Amino acid sequence: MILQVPLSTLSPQLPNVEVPFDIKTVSLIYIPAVLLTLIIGKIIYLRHFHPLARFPGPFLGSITNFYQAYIIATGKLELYELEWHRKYGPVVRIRPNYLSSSDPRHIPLIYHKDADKTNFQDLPSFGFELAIASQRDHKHHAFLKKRIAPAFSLKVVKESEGLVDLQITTLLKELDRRYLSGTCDGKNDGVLDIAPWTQYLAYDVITELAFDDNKGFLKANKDVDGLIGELLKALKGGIIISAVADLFLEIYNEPLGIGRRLLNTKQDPNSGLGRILSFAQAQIDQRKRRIREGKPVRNDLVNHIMNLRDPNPDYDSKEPGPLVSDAYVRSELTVITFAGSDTTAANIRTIVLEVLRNPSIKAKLIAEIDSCYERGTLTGKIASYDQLNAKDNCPYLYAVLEESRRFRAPAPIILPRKVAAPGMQLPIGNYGDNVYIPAGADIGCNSMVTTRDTNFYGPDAEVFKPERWLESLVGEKRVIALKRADITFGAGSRTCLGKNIAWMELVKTISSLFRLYELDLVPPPPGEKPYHFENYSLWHESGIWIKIKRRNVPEWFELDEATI
Ligand code: HEM
Repeated sequence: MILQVPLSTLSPQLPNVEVPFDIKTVSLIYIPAVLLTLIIGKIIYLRHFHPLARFPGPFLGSITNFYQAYIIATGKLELYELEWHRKYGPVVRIRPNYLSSSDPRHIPLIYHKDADKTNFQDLPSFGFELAIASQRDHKHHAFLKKRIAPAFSLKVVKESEGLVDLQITTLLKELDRRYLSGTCDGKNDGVLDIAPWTQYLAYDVITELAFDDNKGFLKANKDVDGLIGELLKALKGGIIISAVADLFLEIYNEPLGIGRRLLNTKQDPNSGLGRILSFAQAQIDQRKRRIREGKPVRNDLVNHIMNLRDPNPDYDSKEPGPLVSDAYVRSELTVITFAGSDTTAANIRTIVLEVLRNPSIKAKLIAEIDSCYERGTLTGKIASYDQLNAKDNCPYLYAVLEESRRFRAPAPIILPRKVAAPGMQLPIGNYGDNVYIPAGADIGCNSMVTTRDTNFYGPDAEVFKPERWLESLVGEKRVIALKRADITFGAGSRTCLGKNIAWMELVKTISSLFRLYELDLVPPPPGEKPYHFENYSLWHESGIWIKIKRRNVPEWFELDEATI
């Protein structure tokens, strides 16, 4: 088809122009030309007129979110971010509307109590939009946090201490049975990859606490039902998609519902996340049945969450509102499972790996634990939380724990916040200068980056050094400053709810492991792979090959007697 464009009607001097208008020309020339113009226009806008245009950063990051999706997919996110900050300075534009800060001074300014989250967390495919961790709005989040926080209080956590002890006992006995005594598979050389065992422990603890029914990963010495692998796979996909959340959410929310079907967001009960959601629902049903039948139920995390109440719809009524929905309980329990297991497992791995890599640190840690046992300030095969927490009882153990999170944050990503009106000023350099961050921008810090700031941590920021946390060496003021700059458990009003649980599991596991076993790093056995790690917002790690040997300590009598 030929279109006659009568330019002569505009001016008699102009000829009529014939414009080809067939399908082929339209699809090969006009549509690409329009798209190219739109793309070039968008790039010009993003590079020169966007509110963040003046911030430095990687070119591709400034024009498309897909670049960040690609970077996350490499599994080396923190290395790219460190490199960008070395090249471009403390505030870097890593996506069109997203800044990364490497300066620990910015942490309290970005993560203040009224900061809203971004759409990073609310990808609907996960099916847990209702959970506290997914709430963007700080006011709604504050309401939910006040309501749920008592379920995570130290008092409630300590009531679960026996359950945590049982899982740690299982770990210690299984290691002995499988790798030393020769009673299982005849293996007695003490050589093992500790990486999967840290996951089995953390998942058994969390599923025991959150579902009242652990999966028995430790006893089976395997990822039962592929739950851990499936969950990590789902989170890996989720974190890559999160970089293009705007686009994802637009497709998902398009009014015809085609996007929802295309993205297949219905939970598949055979997928990792789907399995946990079904597991959670089964637990809720079982609890309700027991209550109906008048049978006793455990006063634990599940019980606390199931007994929360929504506000009474009759605003003036003094009556308590209805119990929270099953969907809400399911969401919280699911989030707790992934928020609390691989983080804690990664933390245990870092401690084992770094302590064993540094013989002088290992010697100091063991000397402190042994001296506590000799003085009787720690007792039993697994010391009690109160003993481990008593002030000044185990300062070096605590310093090792703090340094392990600084050195290798268990959640090695930026957890972004939305800058509210009228924007904010962030200090830059050492001469009182500020940089203005406009409202509407997303901004955040990756702990794997802020902890490498040599201005704040000194020239040895890259070194694993528990001594930097010892009050007796660096003074109280410095330790307070270090704690203020610590975002490994989150910051502001969003600080980790499971901190007490994680802390209890960590001090108990590390103190008993190093008391009962002599641990050493060894090369991978023939045919086995060496240490490998990738960052998909949680560490995917394998190949921490160690050799264990029983230490000659009396607590073994107790452990040998223990039943699991
Ligand atoms: C070493 C272990 C852990 C680390 C490093 C860790 C880290 C974090 C971080 C960084 C956040 C903030 C998320 C954000 O700002 O979006 C967070 C929040 C959270 N964590 Fe943990 N976590 C750990 C263990 C646990 C455990 C054991 C549980 C549960 C039993 C848990 C439950 C939660 C929950 C429910 C939130 C949401 C809090 C809120 O939105 O107010 N975490 N955690």
